[in-house]
Order: sequence, then structure tokens, then C-alpha cells
Amino acid sequence: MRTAVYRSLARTAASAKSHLSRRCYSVESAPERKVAVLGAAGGIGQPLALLMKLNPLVSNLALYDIAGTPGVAADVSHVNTRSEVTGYVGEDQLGKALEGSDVVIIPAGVPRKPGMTRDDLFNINAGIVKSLCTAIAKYCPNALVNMISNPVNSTVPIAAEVFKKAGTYNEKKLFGVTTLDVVRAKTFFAGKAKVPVSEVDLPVVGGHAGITILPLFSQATPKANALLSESDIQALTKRTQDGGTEVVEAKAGKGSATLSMAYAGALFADACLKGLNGVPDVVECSFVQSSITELPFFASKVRLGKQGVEEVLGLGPLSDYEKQGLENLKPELKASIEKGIKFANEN
Ligand SMILES: NC(=O)C1=CN([C@@H]2O[C@H](COP(=O)(O)OP(=O)(O)OC[C@H]3O[C@@H](n4cnc5c(N)ncnc54)[C@H](O)[C@@H]3O)[C@@H](O)[C@H]2O)C=CC1
Ligand SMILES: O=C([O-])CC(=O)C(=O)O
Repeated sequence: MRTAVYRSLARTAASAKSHLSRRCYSVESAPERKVAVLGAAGGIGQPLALLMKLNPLVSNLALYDIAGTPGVAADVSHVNTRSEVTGYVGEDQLGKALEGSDVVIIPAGVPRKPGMTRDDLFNINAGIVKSLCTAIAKYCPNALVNMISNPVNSTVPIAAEVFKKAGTYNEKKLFGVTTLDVVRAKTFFAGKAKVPVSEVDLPVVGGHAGITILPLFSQATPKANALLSESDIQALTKRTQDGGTEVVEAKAGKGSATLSMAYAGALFADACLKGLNGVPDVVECSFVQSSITELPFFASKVRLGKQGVEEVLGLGPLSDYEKQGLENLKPELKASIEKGIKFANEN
């Protein structure tokens, strides 16, 4: 029985590893890449640190938090994969954690409790993100920044303003991580349409909060829309938009999505690393500086390359329901972006 469980775990680890590193190099030929995780001792940070340790594209993994990172780093460092792991704790060590980083992933900050919106996290997380981005501008201004901390619709504009003030802003290198919305939309669509989840693909556009999350089920493949009624699509849309709240309520005061977020964060960081390494045609959805709508930041499909964003892809054809969803989300997303910009300029 035990052996069967170990065998099955080994198979799962091997398939996760091959999923994360598909279209990539052998360990021997992959370039050196340093990834820093800020908030690495948290609910997302710990499993994300483990998943990044499993990624053969990473040669140096820096784990930073205000407390607890020596233990996490010691633990993760025993996993027999390529990267060297170092733990950094407290602001004095932040510079060392960041120096030389190619990708910085930020899951630092407080999570929601039941009854809260992501915007309710603004007052605490805005300051955390601002101070971490100030350090990024100083110690690794060329790194790709993967922003996980909520509210993403505001923390990404905050980061952009901090980098602009420091003279280091490069719109190709700043990403709000919305991959969990895509992961959820794929899972829910596969379940409802009864198609294999591994074959499902679809974009999720807009932002990362409530109605600003707009899954484009009309573009989902495999084409199963004939099997789904308009009310099925509306229910899938609502479930995707409320996916974070579903987890917050189930955890009943013990935080928000951590494990699925770590998976999503690892997928997105892997895509960034592949882009940096010159793998062609790496496309993921992300909340980036954008001109595909009138809003200055917007999540859509993005082609990743050696400099970060290579191309922000358009929305593609929308159903009438999606066109309406797009118009409905704009005022809220605009207000969240403006709130972030205002905070950064006044603090
Ligand atoms: N973008 C997305 O799809 C998602 C975003 N989130 C967000 O991610 C953030 C983190 O969530 P959890 O890991 O569950 O929270 P957590 O509370 O378990 O962990 C946060 C970690 O950040 C650390 N931290 C606080 N201030 C810091 C600072 N100045 N520098 C470095 N580290 C600092 C804490 O010590 C803690 O270890 C929250 O804002 C949450 O809303 C969560 C799920 C999905
Ligand atoms: O809902 C939350 O607070 C965390 C989050 O962003 C998500 O799970 O999508």
C-alpha cells in the first residue's frame, strides 16, 4: 500500500515537473536564472518556494520574508533539484535577496477573511508593495516582477508609479499575476462541458477582482459551447469571478487560496523564465500596461519574450454577453487603477 502511494506521488511529481518545464531545456543547457520570492514564509510563499525549487530553469532561489524564511529555506533546500536556495529575513537582508534576480515574485501581504473584498486589503498591502518595489528599483531594476499581492488591480499601478519615480519603469517587465483566474476557468469549464481538463484553453481578461475578472468562454477550446446553455456560461462566469471568495469562505477565517495560487504563480513564473530564455510562442494571460482598451492596465493574453512582454495580444471576438461584461467591468477597474496611482503619488 505504502509503496503504491509513493509510486503514485513520484508519478505526480514527475508529471508536475514536466508540465512546469515543458518546452524547456535540459538542466545542463538552461541558463543561470535567479528567482526571488518576497513573502516566502506565507501561505502562498511556502508551496510556491517548493514549486520553484522543482523548476529546472531556476539556478538560484532567494526566499525573503520579514520572519520565518531561514526555516523554509533550510527545508526546501534539501530537495535534490538544481537550484541553490538561500533564506533572507528582515529588511536588512532584502537587498541581498534581490541582487541579480531575473524574476521577482511578490506574494507578500495580508489575505482576505470572509466578508472582505480584495480592496479591503489596500490599506495594508499598498504600503508593503510600495516598499518592496522601492527595493526592487534599487537592487534589481531589470527583473521581471510578478505581482500576486492583492488588490492586484491597484498594486500593479502602485508598482509602476514607484518604478517611474525611481526612473526604472519598463512596462514590459511588470505583471499582475491573474493565472489563478485562468486555472479556475479551465477547471470549471472542463467539469461542466465534460471535456478533459488538460486539453482546455481559454483567456480570462480584465482585472483580478469580482466582475473585473472576465473569462471568455466563447473562445474556449475544445469547442464544447454547443453543450453549454447561456445560463451555464453565466454560471461558469460567476463561479470564476467568485472563485477567490469560494475559497475564503471555505477556509472560514484562515486565509484565502494558497495552494492553487502557488501552482498558478509557479506556472506564470515558469512562462516568464521560458520567455527570458528565448523559448518561442510563450503566451499567458496577465494584467499589464495595455492599450487594447481605454484603461492603462488590463489583463489579456500576452506573448512573453527575452525582455518580458513581447506583445500584448488583443481580445479576439467576444459574445454579446462578454461585450456587456467588458463594459460593466471598466468603471470598477478604472477606479482601482486610479486608487493605486493616487496612493503611490501621495505616500
Ligand atoms: N493574485 C492572486 O490571484 C492571489 C493573490 N493573493 C494575495 O496574496 C497575498 C498573500 O497571501 P497569503 O500567502 O495567503 O498570505 P499570508 O499571510 O499567509 O502570507 C503573507 C506573507 O507575507 C509576509 N509579509 C508581510 N509583510 C511583508 C514585507 N514587508 N516583506 C516581505 N514579506 C512580508 C508575511 O510575513 C507572510 O509570511 C495576499 O495579499 C492575497 O490576497 C492570494 C491568492 C490569489
Ligand atoms: O480571493 C482572494 O482574496 C485571493 C485571490 O485573489 C484569489 O483567490 O483569487
